[in-house]
Amino acid sequence: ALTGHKNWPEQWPEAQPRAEYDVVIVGAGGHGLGAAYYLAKEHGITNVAVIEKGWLGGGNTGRNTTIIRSNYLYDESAKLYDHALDLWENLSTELNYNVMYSKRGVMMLAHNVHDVQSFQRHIHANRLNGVDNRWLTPAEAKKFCPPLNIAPDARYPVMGAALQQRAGTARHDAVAWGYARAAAKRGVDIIQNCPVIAIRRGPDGSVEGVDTAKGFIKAKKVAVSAAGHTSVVMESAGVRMPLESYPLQALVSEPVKPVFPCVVMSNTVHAYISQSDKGELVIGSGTDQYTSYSQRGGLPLIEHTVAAICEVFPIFTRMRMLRKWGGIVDVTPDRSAILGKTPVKGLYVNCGWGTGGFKATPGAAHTLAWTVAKDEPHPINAPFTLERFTTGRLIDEAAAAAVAH
Ligand SMILES: Cc1cc2nc3c(=O)[nH]c(=O)nc-3n(C[C@H](O)[C@H](O)[C@H](O)COP(=O)(O)OP(=O)(O)OC[C@H]3O[C@@H](n4cnc5c(N)ncnc54)[C@H](O)[C@@H]3O)c2cc1C
Ligand SMILES: CSCC(=O)[O-]
Repeated sequence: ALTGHKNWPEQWPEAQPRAEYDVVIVGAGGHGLGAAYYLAKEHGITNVAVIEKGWLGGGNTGRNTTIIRSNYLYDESAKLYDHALDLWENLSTELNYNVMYSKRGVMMLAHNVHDVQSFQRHIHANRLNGVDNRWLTPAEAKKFCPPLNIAPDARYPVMGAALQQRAGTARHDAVAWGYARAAAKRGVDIIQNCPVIAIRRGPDGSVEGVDTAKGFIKAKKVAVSAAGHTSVVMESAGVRMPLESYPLQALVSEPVKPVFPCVVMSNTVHAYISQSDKGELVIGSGTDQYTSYSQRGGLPLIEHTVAAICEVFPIFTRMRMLRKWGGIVDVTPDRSAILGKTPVKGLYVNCGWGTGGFKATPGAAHTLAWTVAKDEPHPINAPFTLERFTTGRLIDEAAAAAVAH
């Protein structure tokens, strides 16, 4: 039973591993915790353990810049990210935890003819898929976001913008905490500070369980949702993943009064910005350009980012930055996720979300749970196979990824 201070939100018990579970999920990020929740809630599978090497939510789920949108180009992507957006709408009620989902709008800036053509192609494709996205002139973009500099003599003048009004932000920690508490209430064990050292396979090649720092845990089904470390974990099962892991950094300013009403992103100047409910400017850009499992990146990238932000938003030139940090993003060749079965019986994988998997969290979790429960992908995640990198049926979303990586 969950206990705690009467005025304090209930948390989750500190579970210790049992000898065997029906399902083990590697990684207590939003995706892994959410998958455990939906396994219990929608499929009645509660003998589940989520194994986390650090603390739950301490990976990219707790380190991202919280942008949520679904304005991707391909039909498959629109279905996956809009499925997530549909689940975001009611997630606070579903989890009884305020995830602070805010539909403040996400505006993608165009600074050259290529940007204009690319974003207008996205807008037309989105409309065919029922995804809200519309074109704004520079003046309309400035009306929507007053701090925006639309001077024609700017280094990268704004030539227009694509606005997804339904898009926005959420409180990333609360997503992990909400899923963790709701999953634990349904009987899921969340085991923290317990790295999975290897996935163990039996004589017939199928999954037998996982070797962890706290011993072997038997399970016929193992789902890996380890983000930047997926390639390492999957290699222990003899599965080579088409992933590269990079540091992706973010930074926040000192808090100020509400001044920035939406989210603005720019592929060309490689920066994006929003303002948290506490008042900090939340800023990010592209990945460092070297592969690494480090959760920190280089200062040159931060210098480039703040220069880009000051160019597009001169009002922020004298803001002081409080802190910067990084996470490890797992990037596929086509910048789309891998979510489904693997060549190993009983082994499932959810990865490759790169710089953009926070927005997908409820949709990725929901379809991963479906895939594990039914041993078949949901129609929505069916196209996101590992095999597409041998068949060539790629889902190239590099443009929609909206940051350089
Ligand atoms: C700085 C930054 C900004 C970002 N901004 C955005 C954004 O604005 N919008 C957006 O959509 N996406 C964004 N992303 C990407 C997004 O954060 C991720 O794609 C998403 O959170 C991945 O969720 P997850 O649950 O798979 O990963 P994580 O939250 O990283 O969870 C994976 C977990 O697996 C654990 N793990 C790893 N190896 C092992 C092991 N061997 N044993 C046990 N546990 C293990 C890790 O400790 C981690 O807790 C950003 C990422 C970063 C780093
Ligand atoms: C880190 S980029 C954020 C996004 O993908 O919208």
